[in-house]
Amino acid sequence: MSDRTPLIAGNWKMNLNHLEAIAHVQKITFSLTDKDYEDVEAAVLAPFTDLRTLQTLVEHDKLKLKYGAQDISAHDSGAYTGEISGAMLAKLRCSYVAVGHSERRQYHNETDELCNAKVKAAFKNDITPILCVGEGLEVRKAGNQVAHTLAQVDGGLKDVPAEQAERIVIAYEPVWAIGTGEVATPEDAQEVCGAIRGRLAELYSQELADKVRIQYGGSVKSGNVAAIMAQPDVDGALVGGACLDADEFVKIVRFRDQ
Ligand SMILES: O=C[C@H](O)COP(=O)(O)O
Repeated sequence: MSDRTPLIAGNWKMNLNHLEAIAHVQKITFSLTDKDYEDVEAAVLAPFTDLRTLQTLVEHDKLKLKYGAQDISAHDSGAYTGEISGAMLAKLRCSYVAVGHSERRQYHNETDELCNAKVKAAFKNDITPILCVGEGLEVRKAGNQVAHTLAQVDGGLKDVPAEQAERIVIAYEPVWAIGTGEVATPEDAQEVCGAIRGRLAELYSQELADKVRIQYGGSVKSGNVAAIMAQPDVDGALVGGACLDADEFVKIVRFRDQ
C-alpha cells in the first residue's frame, strides 16, 4: 500500500462561469467532510475567469478544496496577448495547473517542448503541474501506447531537476477514452501508469518514482472509479464530463465507498 495521497481533480474545461462556479463549489464542499479530505485530495481546474472567485470563496470559507488552472504560459511576462503567466496564477494561489492536456496538444498544437517549458514555468512559481500524456486511437491499435506515452513523459520532464520532479503529477489520459464514454480497463490504465512510474525510476530514482502521483483520466465516473483506483500505480483521477455534476464528483472523491 503506497503512502501517496490520491488526487481527484475535476477539469471543468470550458464550462461554468464565475457565478456558476460559486454554486458548484458550494455544493461540492457542503458534501465533502473532513474525513473525505483526510483520505483524498480533491481539486478543481477551472477557467481563468473563475480563479479569483474561487480564491475568494476558498480563503473566506476556509475550504479544503484545492483549485488550479487548465493552462499556463511558458513565458514570464511580456507581449504574449491572451496568455496567463505562472506568476499571475501563483498570485491567485493556484495549487495546480494542467499542462499539455490532449485538447491543448490537439487544438493548439502544443508540443512536448512547449509542455516542458510550461512544466518549468509552473515549478518556477511553486505551482504543481499536472502533466497530461496519453496516446490516440491509432497508436493504441498499433500497440504502441507505452512507448508513445513514455516519450511524452521524457519530453515533459526534460532537464527538470529531481527536487521539482518529485512533486509533479502525471495524468495518463488515453485520448480515445476522453469524453467518449469509452473507459480504459483497469488493466489498460495500470499497464501505462506502471510504465510511467518505471520511467521515472530510470530518469531519477525508484525513491522519487514512488513519491509521484499518477492519475488516470478518460470517462471516469462513480461507477468505474473504484476499479481503476484499485490499481497499484493509479493514484488519482482527472475527471472531465462527470465533474460537472457536483454530486457525481463527490461520489468519485469517495471512490472507496463505490
Ligand atoms: O481532463 C479530463 C479528461 O480530458 C477526461 O475527460 P472525460 O472525463 O470527459 O472523459
